[in-house]
Amino acid sequence: MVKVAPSVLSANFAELKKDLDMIKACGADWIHYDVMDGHFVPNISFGYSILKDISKVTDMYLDVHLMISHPMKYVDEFIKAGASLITFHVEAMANETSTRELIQHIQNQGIHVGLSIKPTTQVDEIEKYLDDVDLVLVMSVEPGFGGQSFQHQAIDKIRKLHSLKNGRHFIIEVDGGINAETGLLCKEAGVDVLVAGSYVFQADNCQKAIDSLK
Ligand SMILES: O=C(CO)[C@H](O)[C@H](O)COP(=O)(O)O
Repeated sequence: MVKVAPSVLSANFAELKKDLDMIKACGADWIHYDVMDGHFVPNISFGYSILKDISKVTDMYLDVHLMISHPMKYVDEFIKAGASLITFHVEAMANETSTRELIQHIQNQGIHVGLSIKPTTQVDEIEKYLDDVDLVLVMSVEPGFGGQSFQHQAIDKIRKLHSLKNGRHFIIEVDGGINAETGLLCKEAGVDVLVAGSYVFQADNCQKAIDSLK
């Protein structure tokens, strides 16, 4: 069954603990934590100090998505703050050597590592890393803001990644504009984890929303 990872970007930060408890009770599998730096993406969200506080009040798997330039510079802070998985963007890296170094660096700390692609980046560009990562995150919106519409080219990318699994251990996650309808298309294409922000946090009944994704 597909996992559901609500994005705390859409939570009410004045009631964060309450919202985290609510999504857990509603059947969420992971917490998706979107880090934005105002440089790699045109928005600023939150950093590692809030992650540290979250990790103290939840036992859920913390899926950290770094939408930042120079991820190597900050990654250790997110690991210390309790990340279970750190996903960074291939587009933020200067070259293959630095990408491989960062994958290795994260794995050496004993946590999972993911690689993400923006809507304009093709799967071919990350194929060489697929033996080494635990997760590939397909962005189905231009990263930066919640509440955008799903971009359908993500479906072909998921299908292609699924066909490239071939005994490799990585799983596929999709993020942006996910609801019951787009989530179903992604599941049919072979996705393993659905990230959903507004669909879960703005639902009248978050359990129904999560059940509809599963
Ligand atoms: O990474 C993101 C934006 O960069 C968000 O996680 C994503 O957009 C989820 O929000 P929604 O489900 O409302 O589209």
